[in-house]
Amino acid sequence: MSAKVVVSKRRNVNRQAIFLITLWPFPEDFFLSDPELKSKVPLEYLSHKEKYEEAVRKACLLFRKVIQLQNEGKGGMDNFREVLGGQLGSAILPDGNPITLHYVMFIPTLMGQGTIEQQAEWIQKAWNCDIIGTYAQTELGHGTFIRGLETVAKYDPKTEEFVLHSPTLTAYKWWPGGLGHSANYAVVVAQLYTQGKCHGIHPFVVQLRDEETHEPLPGIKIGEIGCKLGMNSTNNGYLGFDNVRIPRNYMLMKNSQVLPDGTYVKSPSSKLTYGTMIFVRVVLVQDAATYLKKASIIATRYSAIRHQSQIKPDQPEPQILDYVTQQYKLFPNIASCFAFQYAATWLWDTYNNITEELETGQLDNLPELHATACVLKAVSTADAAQGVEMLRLACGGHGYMTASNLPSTYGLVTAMCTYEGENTVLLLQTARFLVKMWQNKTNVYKLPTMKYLATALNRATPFEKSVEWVIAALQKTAAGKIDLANRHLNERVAKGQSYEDAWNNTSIELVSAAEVHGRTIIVEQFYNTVQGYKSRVSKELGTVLEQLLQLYAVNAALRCTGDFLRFTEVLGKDITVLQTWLEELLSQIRPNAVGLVDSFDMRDEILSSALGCYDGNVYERLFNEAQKSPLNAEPVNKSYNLYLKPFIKAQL
Ligand SMILES: CCCCCCC/C=C/C(=O)SCCNC(=O)CCNC(=O)[C@H](O)C(C)(C)COP(=O)(O)OP(=O)(O)OC[C@H]1O[C@@H](n2cnc3c(N)ncnc32)[C@H](O)[C@@H]1OP(=O)(O)O
Ligand SMILES: Cc1cc2nc3c(=O)[nH]c(=O)nc-3n(C[C@H](O)[C@H](O)[C@H](O)COP(=O)(O)OP(=O)(O)OC[C@H]3O[C@@H](n4cnc5c(N)ncnc54)[C@H](O)[C@@H]3O)c2cc1C
Repeated sequence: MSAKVVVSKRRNVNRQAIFLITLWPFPEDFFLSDPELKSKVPLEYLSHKEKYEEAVRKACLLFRKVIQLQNEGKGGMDNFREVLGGQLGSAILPDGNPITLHYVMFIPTLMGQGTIEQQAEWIQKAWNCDIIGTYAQTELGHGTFIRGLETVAKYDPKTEEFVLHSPTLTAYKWWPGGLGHSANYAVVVAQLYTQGKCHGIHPFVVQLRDEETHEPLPGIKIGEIGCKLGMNSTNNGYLGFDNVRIPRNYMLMKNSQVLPDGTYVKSPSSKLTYGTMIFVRVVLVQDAATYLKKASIIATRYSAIRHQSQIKPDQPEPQILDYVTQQYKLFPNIASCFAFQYAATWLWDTYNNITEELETGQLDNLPELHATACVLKAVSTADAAQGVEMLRLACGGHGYMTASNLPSTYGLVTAMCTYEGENTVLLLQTARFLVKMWQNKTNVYKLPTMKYLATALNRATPFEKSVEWVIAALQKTAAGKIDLANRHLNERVAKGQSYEDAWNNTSIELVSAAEVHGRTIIVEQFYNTVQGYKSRVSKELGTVLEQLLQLYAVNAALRCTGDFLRFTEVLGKDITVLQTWLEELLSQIRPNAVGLVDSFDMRDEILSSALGCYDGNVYERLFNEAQKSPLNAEPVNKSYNLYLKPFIKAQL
């Protein structure tokens, strides 16, 4: 990954706003210049079935090109990351990629849960796309509570096979991407039974369709789940088993095993089964940043083009970018793009370091990684979804146009709040670990993301207008909220509630405490990154990065004013200082706003937006897009003579 310097020479930027961002040396042109990767007809005018068929066509061409690059020695995983991610991937397949799960979950699960022998058996086939897989865990009746999954895999020692069965309709797998008509294999998560005992959920490789004809195999009931809010070409499917037999070695046995005679060999930790979910949650923080960048570029450029109303009666209509309320909608989201990008980079490095430890059997850091992946996925996706919607609203009616690409971007980003662990559920997972650390602080100083819990509660944090104060105040607030929630837990238990009931009755506080903890991590990573850059970039860039950091921090503080007043020494007058600080920052960032979003370096073909185009010709593009509506192919639609005319005549 080589750093590239992107120079944006827009007029209203301090001459050169040089934003040092690390760009993958990724050959975008190789994909974007391929006419076969462009749709002849805008997707919004295709049927549900046509959308899927067009997506499969493009997805196959896309991955064929990636494999070609790989065979030519021009990049590897980075290229897959680009075509699967929220930038190029969602530009070429805005309604979702029906093969994503093959790369994002099927192959990673084979690698993470398969023995060396199983990896040798399956991974080359998967990389060659001799087989196409998905990850089938969620069922019609269960998504969150995976210990409650109903699909069963019963071991038959006589034939050394597992028999997979869906005992109820709610046991049908429901949601897996690509499952409907694309994948011919799946990792299926099922309750393992052997020698009459249930050993909980385990991953199994199951062939779903004939590798030649693609016909569903005997005992496999499979199809697509239907239209959704968005991602309608992801081919999310359903899957039911009617006593389907698979060989014993189709159980992925890296962590636990079933021997030929049916003996069950326990995993060193049941948590290792959950590994794939951590990986995707880590990846999703980057995608949250990417989707928010896309919407920020569109809305900020449009706000520089759109003139509306008057600030002063005797002056021409200003750019809407000059309204402070518009700046308040745009600029904190731009700052969040940087915050989530830096958090994603740090989390990715942390994940890779701890995954290497797991390979050596060292599990110590897994709980903190799980808790951190949960909270950063939850906070970044929720903020990104809220931010994209805010940016759409900031564009008025034209933000509601499909041609703006904001509705589609919202459909993609909001789904992230649900999949890979619904956000509330994940925040509660983080709260579970925070409370555990709070109740036994002896080792908390060993945890990079939580060591502040050891001292924050009793540390004086007199107000000052600085990012350092915001971080200290967030830490003190998080510690205060965890402490209070823990006390309420204990009070409820003391009054006779079970711990589980006490936990449920305290869960609103617990979710809130986890969220503040997450924001603490994000601000701190942003701060550390900017400190690291300052000595390496121009004075102008350092100033702009500092402004963005301050804006992100003060906005995070203003979201917490109630809790700051409860848990820190801050006073009402200090909140007024924060508000004024925010307004000063909006004004300071205004001259660089367009340069900042230009630094995200997303081409028009990636933005796919009539509002976000680099040349600013918004109105011509909107009008040209309207001509693509099939309704405009003829001046009078047939419904006039069929329905409207008779209706009108009947009223006369
Ligand atoms: C380009 C990107 C495209 C992405 C496309 C993605 C498409 C979407 C795919 C999917 O959605 S796949 C399905 C995702 N489903 C989920 O994430 C399910 C969410 N639910 C869970 O993870 C678990 O049910 C739970 C909520 C964590 C509860 O787990 P459990 O029932 O086991 O109970 P607990 O007692 O809470 O946990 C037990 C123990 O295990 C630890 N733990 C839980 N999860 C993990 C994990 N992933 N990794 C490590 N450890 C984990 C938990 O902390 C507990 O530990 P202790 O406190 O007992 O020590
Ligand atoms: C676009 C998309 C793609 C997906 N792709 C896949 C895939 O490829 N493979 C796959 O296996 N799954 C996939 N999923 C399924 C996804 O993982 C589940 O939707 C998710 O785990 C939530 O489970 P659920 O939908 O059953 O909601 P439930 O678990 O029923 O939860 C519903 C609501 O109940 C509340 N709730 C549930 N449990 C708790 C709790 N413990 N505490 C507090 N509140 C709670 C929350 O408000 C939650 O939103 C996908 C989902 C979507 C939307």
